[in-house]
Amino acid sequence: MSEEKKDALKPVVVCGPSGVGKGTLIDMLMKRFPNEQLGFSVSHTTRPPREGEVDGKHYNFTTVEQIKKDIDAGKFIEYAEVHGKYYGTSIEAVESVQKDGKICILDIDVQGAEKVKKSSLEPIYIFIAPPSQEELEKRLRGRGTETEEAIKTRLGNAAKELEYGRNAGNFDRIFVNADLKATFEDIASAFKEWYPHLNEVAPDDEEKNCACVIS
Ligand SMILES: Nc1ncnc2c1ncn2[C@@H]1O[C@H](COP(=O)(O)OP(=O)(O)OP(=O)(O)O)[C@@H](O)[C@H]1O
Repeated sequence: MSEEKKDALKPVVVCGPSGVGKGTLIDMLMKRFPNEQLGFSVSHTTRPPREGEVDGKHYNFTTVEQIKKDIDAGKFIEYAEVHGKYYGTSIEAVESVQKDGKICILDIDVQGAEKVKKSSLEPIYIFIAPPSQEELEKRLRGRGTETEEAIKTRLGNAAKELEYGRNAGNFDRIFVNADLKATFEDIASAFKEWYPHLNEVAPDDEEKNCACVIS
């Protein structure tokens, strides 16, 4: 891929504490810039494929031996071992989205972002911050997906993550997600500035098409 094309399609690392609204904002971006202009990388896993799952599409299926080798060789941006099965995102998987002409969105934590910095990827780094710790706690509780213990762990991690996020130079842009609609419009404007080629759906059509997006 030419340097020019690579630059025009830099991946975007979206970072921020759990519950701050990353997933919500990414969903909204996908609707504003539709038709696979933005994409996600295909994760690797060592668990066996389920019926209908296609290698390279749903997951890149691999073995424990191979993934361990690849992790040691620094080929992974992030990985986790869950009940003896590995899951992870490889640098190559992200680059392959870029090669397909899409902007790859990486929703990762601070540790993941630090790893990306050591890799050959040259993404745009954005950090989503909550307006306050209290509001973050409210959102995490309001989502109703976590146990009390998980909420406490996430809030504990959030303090460190926020410190890292606010540190000058760690991110290209910081967005404080107070009002969801306003934050989203700020991010969408930044995308248009970074990627002038993107085709967007008018906000009115977006709301007509998907009343579910904006709560
Ligand atoms: N600006 C906002 N104002 C109020 N609520 C919001 C705002 N942004 C997001 N939310 C709500 O906060 C909750 C957490 O958002 P979301 O799941 O997108 O967070 P996340 O950063 O992706 O979390 P995780 O990293 O745990 O996946 C959701 O219920 C979402 O609807």
